[in-house]
Amino acid sequence: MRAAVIVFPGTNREKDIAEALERASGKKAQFVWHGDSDLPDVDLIVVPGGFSYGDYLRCGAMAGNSPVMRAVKQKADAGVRVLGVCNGFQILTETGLLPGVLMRNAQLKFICKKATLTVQNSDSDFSSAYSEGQRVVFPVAHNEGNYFADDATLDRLEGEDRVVFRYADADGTVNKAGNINGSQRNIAGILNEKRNVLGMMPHPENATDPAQGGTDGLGLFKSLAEVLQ
Ligand SMILES: NC(=O)CC[C@H](N)C(=O)O
Repeated sequence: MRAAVIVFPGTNREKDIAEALERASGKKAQFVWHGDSDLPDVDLIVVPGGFSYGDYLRCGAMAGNSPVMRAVKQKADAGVRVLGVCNGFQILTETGLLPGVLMRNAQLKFICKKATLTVQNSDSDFSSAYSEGQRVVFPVAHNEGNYFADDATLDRLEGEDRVVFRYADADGTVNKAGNINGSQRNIAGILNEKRNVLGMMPHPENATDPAQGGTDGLGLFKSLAEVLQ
C-alpha cells in the first residue's frame, strides 16, 4: 500500500497516522506539504488531524481551499482512496468531497477522551476487518465534531449504507447518552457516494498499539492494507 499523508501548517497527527499505516502494512508513507499541487502516485491519501492554519475562520475552511486539496479532489474523483480523520474530516467536507458540516460540539467545549463507537458498516475498504455492530474504542480530541446535514442528506447516507461509525454508549448501544458531541443520528464517520472517501472524527491511529491503551483502530488500517496490498 503506497500512502501519502498531507501536512498543513498546524497539522499534528501526521506522524501518528504514518506509524499506524506502517504497523498495518509494513510500508512507510510519504509526507506531502500543503503547497504542493502535484501528488505522488499512491493508492491512499490521508488528510490527518490537527489545527490546520490555526483553525482560523472555522476548522478546515482554509485548508479546504489549499492547492493540495485541489489535487486530492482530482485523485479522489479518479478513485484513489482518501481518509480524513478529525481535522481531515472537516477539510473533506469543506472541499465538498463529503456532504454535511462539522459544527461546534453541542456543549461548546473541546472534548478529549476515549469514545465508544459501533461499526455500522463493515462493507467498505476502510472497515472490512471489523464485524458489523462491533464495539470499538477510539480517542477523540476536537472542538468542532458535531456532524450536521439536512434530513434528506442523512436519509440518503443511511439508505446507501454510507454511515460507517456511530457514537455509542459504553456497551455499544447507539443512543443519546452515547452521543458525545451532538452529532445528527450519532454519526461519527461517513463514506462518499463512490465509497472511496471516508471521513471520521475519532482517531483510529491513536488506538493501534497497546502502549496507547488499545488497538481497536488497527482494523481500519488493516482493512486498507488488505485491499490495497
Ligand atoms: N484533533 C483534531 O484534528 C482537531 C480538529 C479541530 N482542530 C477541532 O478542534 O475540531
